This record gives sequence, structure tokens and C-alpha cells, in this order.
Amino acid sequence: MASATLAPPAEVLRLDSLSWAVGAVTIVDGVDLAVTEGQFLALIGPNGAGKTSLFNLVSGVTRPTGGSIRLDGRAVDRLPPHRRARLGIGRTFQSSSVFPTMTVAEHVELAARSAGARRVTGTDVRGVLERVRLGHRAGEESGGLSHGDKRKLELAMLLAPTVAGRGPRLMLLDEPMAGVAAEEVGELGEVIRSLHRDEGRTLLMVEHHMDVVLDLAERIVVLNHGTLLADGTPEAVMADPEVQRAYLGEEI
Ligand SMILES: Nc1ncnc2c1ncn2[C@@H]1O[C@H](COP(=O)(O)OP(=O)(O)OP(=O)(O)O)[C@@H](O)[C@H]1O
Repeated sequence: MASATLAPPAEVLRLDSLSWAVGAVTIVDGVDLAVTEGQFLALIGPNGAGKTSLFNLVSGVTRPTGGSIRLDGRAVDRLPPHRRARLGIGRTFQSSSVFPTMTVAEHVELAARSAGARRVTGTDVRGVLERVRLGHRAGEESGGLSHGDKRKLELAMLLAPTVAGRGPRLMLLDEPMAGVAAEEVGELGEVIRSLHRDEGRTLLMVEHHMDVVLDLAERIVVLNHGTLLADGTPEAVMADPEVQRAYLGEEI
């Protein structure tokens, strides 16, 4: 049987020796990381390890003091956050970023327009909301949503550029389960899983809930004191004695 040669998946994100220092303190220290299209990575590490700082570097909130960041092969480390967002780096934040008096649908419409969509129909908006299981809340003010539903709305806003013909190339999720009630975690997890499994999105997620990490991620990267301590399958990483040592005294 003739074997077809499959092209390797494209590299979406590449960090080379990425560093960030504030004065004499190095917070992100020479991180090398390559993420290929369609991968779902969890970035974990003890408190203060540098996870949010790494997200800030990738999304453009801060500039690296060393190394480089490439998105789809293109150096982005000198671009401001809005240019990186335009190129497809989407990010959610630990604290919710929805406007209470705007409706759920208005958020998606606004996000689609700011991504360049000239015409945004109700069907477009409904389509995006259904992908995060929020179609039935379209007309409601966002202030009345539960934390879990606010998180889904933030995901919908990251997906809204698909209305303009371009979806996020890389989705950075910063503690999506923070503040979410226990009974909503399962459904939010399913929404996040579907972004990966059904849409083939590339996801990098910081999350402290290890059960969520183990349930969703196919690869785990561990950061400790700003350096990469481990990178591999959930099984391999969790069995790594160095990882267990880094978490000594913390729940893993
Ligand atoms: N702007 C800043 N100036 C100085 N130090 C900072 C700055 N931002 C972060 N740090 C320090 O860098 C370290 C890493 O912080 P960061 O928030 O990236 O860690 P983290 O892994 O996201 O932690 P957590 O899990 O608690 O959210 C911490 O010691 C923090 O105090």
C-alpha cells in the first residue's frame, strides 16, 4: 500500500529563550516552547512561577527583555497587543471583562466588528453564541449572567472574528475556572473541550484546578521560578519527581 506523506502540523507559536526581567529580578527565564496547530496545552506551576507573566509576554501586555516570540513563523514580540490580536492571539483574563449593561449578543457583535467584520447579522451572532452554548441568552444583559456564563461569553468574543473570516490562531485562557461555581465547571469544561476537539483550535490554558487540567489538556508544560521544568503528556508530567518536588507543600 502506498503511504501518503502527511505534512507535519504547522507551528503556531514558538518561544525561543523568552525572558522577562524587572530590574535585577528575572521573572521569565529563557523559556523555549513550540506549540503546533490544534494542540491543547495546559501551563501549570506553583504560585508566582511566572504563568501570567508569560501570557502577558505572548499577548503583548509586556515586552520581553530577551528572546523571541513567533506566531505562525512571524516575529511578533515588537507588536502592540491589538496588532497581535489582529494576527490571531486571543486572550481571556483571570477577572471577567464583560460590560454588565450590554447584552450578550452586543458583545459578540462588537467583537466581530472590531475584528473587521462590516456586516454582522443576527444569524452570525447566534452562530457564535451557540458554539459556546449561550444562544438562548443572546438578548439578556450580561450583568445578569453567572460567572460560568460570563466565561463562555468571553470565549464567544474570542471566536467572534470568525464572522470576519478569521478565527483565533491561538487562544490563551487565563484560569477560565476562577470564580466559577462548582456546578458550572463541567459544562464550561465541555465548551472549552469542543473548541479543541470540534473546531481544532490551538489552546494554551493556565489553570489551577488539576482535575480540569487532566481532563482537558493533551500536553502539560510546567513553569517553576520562570523556567520550564517539564513538558510532556499529562501522565509523564504528573509522574515527574521534579514536578512533585516543585509543588511540595501545595496541592497538585
Ligand atoms: N510588574 C511586575 N513587577 C515586578 N514583579 C512582578 C511583576 N509582575 C509579576 N511579578 C512577579 O513575578 C512573579 C511571577 O508572577 P506571575 O503572576 O506571572 O506568576 P503566576 O505563575 O501567574 O502566579 P499565580 O499562579 O499566583 O497567578 C511573582 O513573584 C510576581 O510577584
